[in-house]
Amino acid sequence: MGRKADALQQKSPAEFFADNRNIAGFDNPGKCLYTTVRELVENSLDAAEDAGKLPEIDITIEEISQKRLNSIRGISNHDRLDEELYQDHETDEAKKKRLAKEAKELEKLEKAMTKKGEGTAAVDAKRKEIEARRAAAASKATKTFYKITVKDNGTGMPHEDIPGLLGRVLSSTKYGVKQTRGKFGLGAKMALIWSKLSTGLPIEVWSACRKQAFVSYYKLDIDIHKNEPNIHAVRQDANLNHWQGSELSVTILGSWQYYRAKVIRYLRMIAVITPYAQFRFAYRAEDERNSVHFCFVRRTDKMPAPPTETQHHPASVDLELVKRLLAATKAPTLRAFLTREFCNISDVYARRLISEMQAGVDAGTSPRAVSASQATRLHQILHEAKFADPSGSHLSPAGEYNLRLGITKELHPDMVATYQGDARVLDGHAFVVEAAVSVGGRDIKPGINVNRFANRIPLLFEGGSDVITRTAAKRINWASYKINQATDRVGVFVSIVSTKIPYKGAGKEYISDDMEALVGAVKQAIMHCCLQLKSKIARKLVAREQQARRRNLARHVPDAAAAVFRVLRAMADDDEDEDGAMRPPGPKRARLVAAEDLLAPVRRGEVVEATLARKLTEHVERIDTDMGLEYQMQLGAAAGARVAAYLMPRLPQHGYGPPLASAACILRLLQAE
Ligand SMILES: Nc1ncnc2c1ncn2[C@@H]1O[C@H](COP(=O)(O)OP(=O)(O)OP(=O)(O)O)[C@@H](O)[C@H]1O
Repeated sequence: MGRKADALQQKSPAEFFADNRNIAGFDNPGKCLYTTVRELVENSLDAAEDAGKLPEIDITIEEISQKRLNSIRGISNHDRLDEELYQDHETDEAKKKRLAKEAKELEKLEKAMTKKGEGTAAVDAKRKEIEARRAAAASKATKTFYKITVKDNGTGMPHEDIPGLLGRVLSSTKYGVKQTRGKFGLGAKMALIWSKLSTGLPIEVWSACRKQAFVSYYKLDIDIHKNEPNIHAVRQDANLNHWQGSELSVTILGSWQYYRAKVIRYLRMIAVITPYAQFRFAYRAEDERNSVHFCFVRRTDKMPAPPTETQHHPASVDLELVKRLLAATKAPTLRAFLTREFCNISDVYARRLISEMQAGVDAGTSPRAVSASQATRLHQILHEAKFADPSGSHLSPAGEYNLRLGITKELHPDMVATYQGDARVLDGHAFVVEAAVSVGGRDIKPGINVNRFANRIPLLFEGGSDVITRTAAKRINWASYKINQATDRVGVFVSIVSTKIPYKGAGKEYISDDMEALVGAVKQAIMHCCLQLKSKIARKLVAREQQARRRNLARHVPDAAAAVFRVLRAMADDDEDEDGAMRPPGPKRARLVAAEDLLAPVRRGEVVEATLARKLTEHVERIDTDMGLEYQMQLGAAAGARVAAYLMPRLPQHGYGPPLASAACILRLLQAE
């Protein structure tokens, strides 16, 4: 008899996430490759920062063909017996049609090129495109697998905790109220689940904690049904090099071809937000010619102060959490419970809250003796009473210095402005928004290019719905900052850090746009950067106009000099009679008295056309410099282009004279107040 359709069933968390992989960013093979790299790299960064070390992270993706995977798994490779069974099989008819179509495409292009008299580069490009199309069609049927290995110099994992941490979905050391990249206890396990589903190969782990005499080695996978680790091999090897850190290696089905650009962009962006980390990346293809390796070099030793764990803010707790905290606390009394488990509750305030509860408890009541209804009342009072906002001192933003450095090192922009906002609060969790806006630079398209970061990880997907993208696109009047949002190459970098980032979904791909406090903070941060850029851009525009004007005037100098010289020459000739003697001045010539001084040198050959051209050029340049200086003076005084420098007068009688002006700057000494 078949099972009733609506019979009660239960799923383990591992089963749930195996069935709904897209929730965690494991949508298709390409995305799985990207998310696996991302999850492992973020764990490594968290671990290195936790250990207080400048992160050193090695990432390797090794291409493994189906054939090689089969031999790793001990499955023999089979030759095809029935070609027609396979997805990549092409009937003779279809093949004929395709070849004819391709030949036609090439012929058409060749004809067009010969007509234009151009070379064969475009034809070669087309030929390559056809070959790539064919290879892509073939690779749809022949799957490619990848061994992803990430090694770090982080805290390492205690030997006996490794199976639980990596083989049980929803297990983490990061569930506390602390700013960390990881939060859900899911990422590494999703990679493991995907490897189990796609290749069946277990994960391999090497790890050593500080001063540990051995290196732990585990080969494990996950029992998806039970949500339990399944250990294939375990041992402890001597730690001869005193190594500290972790190395995880997982083999999955993926698609480098389609997600190559995303993986590289991710690494580039993570290098921007963590310029104090070093990332070495290698892609090892089966065909060595397709291998890639590069390194994002560390640019600073200045690591942001590490985030610290804080207590729950009273406004952030739900009823279940209140009950859980009451059950788990070591505090002997309700008063101590409130002051220890929550931030911003002083001893006096705790007593006042307990009296206000009017629920048959007092300051000395044991938390374990608090009944369900008393806990409900406590939860109610915590949400009704006033509390100071969390300070944000436990957070660790990248810092304007790091942000600027990261952007400068990776993108080389023409100008960049940064800003870090004050801590604000969302649902009882403090958050800080920092931003940078750059103009120009390497590999930047015209328009507004938004780069999003949350708890110092880049977010590359679902940008359209994200608070940062939408704010940059809709809530900033770029033109008012002299930025042309269609043609200028603008980079917008916004980083949000918090003990709880309000991600939409466990894939940590975007932050929704419906939280007023967040929208306000993001908008303010971007606007602050734009304001700093505005005066720089205005100065640049003026300089550009000046240059154009100078170029325009200079273009006319030869013609003007020739024309003026012709007139002078004619006047000089006119003044002499046939014998070379001077004629008396007539009324017509009286009007040109200003030119009279020049006639004699012209006659003597001391002033020639080139002399006039040189003088005109000098004049154009002088006028231009004067105007530029005058503008800089006005701008300096009005728009804050001044830089304060403090000089001690040598003696009291040394005064502060008029400004010293040069073509490059104006130096004006002012008496400090
Ligand atoms: N490279 C590593 N070094 C040290 N500990 C690690 C490393 N990788 C994973 N861990 C430990 O394993 C735990 C589980 O990692 P996992 O990626 O599954 O979840 P998470 O990082 O806690 O959260 P999220 O799912 O949000 O990424 C981590 O909390 C951490 O304690």
